Amino acid sequence: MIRAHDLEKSYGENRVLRGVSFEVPKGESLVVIGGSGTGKSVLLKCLLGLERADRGSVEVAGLANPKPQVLAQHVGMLFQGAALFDSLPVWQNVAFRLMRGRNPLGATEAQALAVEKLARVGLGPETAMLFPAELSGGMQKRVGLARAIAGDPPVLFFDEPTAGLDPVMAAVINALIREITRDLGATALTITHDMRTVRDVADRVAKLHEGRFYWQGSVAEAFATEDPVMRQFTRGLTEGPVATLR
Ligand SMILES: Nc1ncnc2c1ncn2[C@@H]1O[C@H](COP(=O)(O)OP(=O)(O)OP(=O)(O)O)[C@@H](O)[C@H]1O
Repeated sequence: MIRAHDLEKSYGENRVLRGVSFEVPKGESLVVIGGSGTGKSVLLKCLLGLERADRGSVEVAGLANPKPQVLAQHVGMLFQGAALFDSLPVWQNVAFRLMRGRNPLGATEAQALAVEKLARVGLGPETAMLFPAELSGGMQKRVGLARAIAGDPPVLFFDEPTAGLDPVMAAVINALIREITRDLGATALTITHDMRTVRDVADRVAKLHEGRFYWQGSVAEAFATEDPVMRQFTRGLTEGPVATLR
């Protein structure tokens, strides 16, 4: 489960989060949408303990306001740029966390596990020995996904999973995210401004607007609602309640 209660976060005069409260029940996938600069990344950082909220509380995977190092043992995270270590071969990237900590896996076991997880995201065993620089952007995303699921975590976070991918690869990654999240029975939170990701991976949708969850509902409702802020966003309109610079 992922829960936030009354989260507030400001930078100087900039009140980014102004009381964000929500709950993602176990096994559900929530996609948080919002325009550039609305605070999606700040929200994610507060949930991951990478930023300290000024007010409010979070609970992730049964842990209240966890420290990032502790949380990392319980959640999987797919970063926007995949964030792989260039100096490590793919298999070590995938098994990175499992080779450290209290009960670290040995190299042989870790490599076997990495190969299994790579297969799950559609990459053959030959990929395991390659270095990140030898991979396309789409393959790097797949490796990032394999790393996120390496420890079979009960909670998964996805940060702009389709950023920088062509539409076909974006659809492939979205489909993998959906399948894998379901297979694991994981609770998932994704931040994006890609409406395709909303369609492909969400059970529920929340719109971050003016520092709060302005709107929440099902995918079907998100695309059908007559709410002017939602309509403007889901249809990508320049005209609407949210001012745009041109
Ligand atoms: N460390 C920081 N110091 C000061 N201001 C910050 C910091 N981090 C974020 N902000 C501000 O918080 C606001 C929200 O930023 P955030 O990166 O969360 O937006 P976003 O919704 O993720 O946008 P995008 O979709 O463009 O990535 C912005 O006004 C940004 O300038």
